[in-house]
Amino acid sequence: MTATGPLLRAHGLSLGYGRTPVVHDIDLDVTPGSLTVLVGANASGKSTLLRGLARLLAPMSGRVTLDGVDLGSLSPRRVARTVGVLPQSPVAPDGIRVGDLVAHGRYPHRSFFRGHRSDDDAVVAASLAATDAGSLVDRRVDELSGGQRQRVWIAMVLAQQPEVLLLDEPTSALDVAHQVEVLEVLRSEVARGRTVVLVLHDLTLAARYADHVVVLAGGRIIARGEPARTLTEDVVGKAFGIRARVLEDPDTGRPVILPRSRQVARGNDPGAVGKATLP
Ligand SMILES: Nc1ncnc2c1ncn2[C@@H]1O[C@H](COP(=O)(O)OP(=O)(O)OP(=O)(O)O)[C@@H](O)[C@H]1O
Repeated sequence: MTATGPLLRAHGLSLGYGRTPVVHDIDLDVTPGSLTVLVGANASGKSTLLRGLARLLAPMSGRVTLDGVDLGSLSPRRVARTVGVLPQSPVAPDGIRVGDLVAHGRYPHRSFFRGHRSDDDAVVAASLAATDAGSLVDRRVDELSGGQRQRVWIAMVLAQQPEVLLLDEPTSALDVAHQVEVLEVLRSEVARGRTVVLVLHDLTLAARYADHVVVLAGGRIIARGEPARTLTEDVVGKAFGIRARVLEDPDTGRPVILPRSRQVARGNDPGAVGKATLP
């Protein structure tokens, strides 16, 4: 693993909507050249944290820095060249075709002196191929299936060639083959020195592909680190209010998380571990 990319760092970061904080006092270093997965129950603050790291949401307190410089002080073009973001439910312009949407990913690289170039087309084609979406290039985005659309959006972020990719549930609509394919593509981006942060709900996939897992509950980080040390039965219980068995994948040594039964107390209170269980 290389460690040459920019360092994205949250310092005492609190985020929220209106006056209501939902993410509290987060300190987080995103290791350059690594893949970090944010996991946690619904409404635990994963998307909000990702938005804060992407400058889509201004801090209520604390700050986010890129190589030591406050993200808020950087130009939008500098941020767009460095950080690529895929929100949970992106909206495409009406009637846009796949090739044109993915080509939007190239805009941060253009300037008055550097218009469209043939290598932009090559990057767009390679990005579509990486997500198995090459055959969709002339289709309208609004006529695609949910999974096809999600792959096209991932291709757009790949075409941006950012050093840091922030992706909110990029595999939520994908069949299992395409989930693995997209996660392999993201691992190959990491092998090239890029930094990836994504939100995933599938804990076993998170454990298999992540270098670091960050577990959120109630807007706070309750555990972080390499998957085997982090996704323990205790942590999964605290975060999700379930009893789970954690086994070891004999091939990879990575954890495999098997949900067993729901506990009554649930994870948005980070101190809560359920006692009563449902049958
Ligand atoms: N635009 C918004 N305005 C007001 N409150 C919001 C907004 N977006 C999220 N929230 C609230 O912030 C809290 C955290 O939401 P967030 O989307 O960050 O959670 P999440 O962990 O990503 O959840 P999920 O797994 O359901 O996607 C929730 O209580 C949610 O209702």
